[in-house]
Amino acid sequence: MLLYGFVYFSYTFYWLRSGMHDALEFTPSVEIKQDVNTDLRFPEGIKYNQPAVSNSRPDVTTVTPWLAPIMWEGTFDLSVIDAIYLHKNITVATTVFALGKYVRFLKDFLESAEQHFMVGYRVHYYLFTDRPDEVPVVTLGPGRQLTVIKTPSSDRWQEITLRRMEMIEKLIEERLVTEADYIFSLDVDTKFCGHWGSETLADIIAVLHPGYFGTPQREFPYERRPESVAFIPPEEGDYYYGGAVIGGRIGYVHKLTKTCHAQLDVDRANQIEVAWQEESHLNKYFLYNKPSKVLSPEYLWQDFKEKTSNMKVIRFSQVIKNYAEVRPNP
Ligand SMILES: CC(=O)N[C@H]1[C@@H](OP(=O)(O)OP(=O)(O)OC[C@H]2O[C@@H](n3ccc(=O)[nH]c3=O)[C@H](O)[C@@H]2O)O[C@H](CO)[C@H](O)[C@@H]1O
Ligand SMILES: [Mn+2]
Repeated sequence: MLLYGFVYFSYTFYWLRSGMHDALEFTPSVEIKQDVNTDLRFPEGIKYNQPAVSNSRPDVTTVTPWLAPIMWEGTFDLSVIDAIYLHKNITVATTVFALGKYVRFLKDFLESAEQHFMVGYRVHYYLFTDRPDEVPVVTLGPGRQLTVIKTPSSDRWQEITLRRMEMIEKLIEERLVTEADYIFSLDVDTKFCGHWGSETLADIIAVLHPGYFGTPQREFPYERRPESVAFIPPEEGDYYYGGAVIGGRIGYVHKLTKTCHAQLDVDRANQIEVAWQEESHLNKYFLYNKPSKVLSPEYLWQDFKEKTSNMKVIRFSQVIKNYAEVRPNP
């Protein structure tokens, strides 16, 4: 049991640059000990509805071309998933950054997370902030805890958002390898408004950005300059993923953050700042490292958007903010 969930980091780092738009590659990826976390052991004696043999959501795609499920309300039976995961005794690390004036979003974020996010599971929030005195006191449910990590801010919001990759990478190396099994990294200018639970657990998850669901790939706001490592040509790309949600098992997310961090460094050395900071690199990463589960826009909505008919439930949504007022620079 000591080795339960233990992650070995054994990276060899090399370049794969046959063309300008190849992403950096780390190989072999993190070696993860196969353990009780990944089997789908189901306890005896639990009754549930017989699985349907027709698609319960004909209005939306519920599976990617590489056969990863796309999570929509009505496609899963939570009682079945919880029966599998509740007895595994897992810890879910949740990183959130609240630098500068973004501390104001913490109260709603944390209070709503306590109501809706991974309820029944052990959750450990790791809160990065330069203003520990302004962290609100929020009563946490049983088995849930919060660690404040004092972090210097920056006078550029672009720097704050992209540096999350490096900070998550380090946090995983220094603490999460022994403290957690899964991790989610979430934007703080958000609120939970519906259930978000064990159905989101997977090796590596990505979320469909609500602004580009159904958009032709050539119109995705990918980085389009070939000089950038994040470059994606107009005829490539599966979906446009949002940078506000990343998650998965510790080792997989470590590989993701380490790769994106390295790619951001290469661009920086070449004096290129990509269109959407770490989100552009994340999209490049997922083009060549497909997510094993994809969250529908139910898991990342935007308050200003009119609810569409395929949205049976909104679970997590970006609140309306005055960009000029909350960010340190335009
Ligand atoms: C919905 C969505 O997918 N949002 C993404 C989008 O814009 P957003 O407008 O959502 O970016 P944002 O201003 O919310 O910044 C991302 C996150 O960085 C942190 N932060 C940012 C600025 C600051 O002064 N203090 C601070 O703490 C905070 O946790 C915030 O939630 O593009 C960004 C990169 O350009 C990120 O990829 C966001 O995740
Ligand atoms: Mn945001």
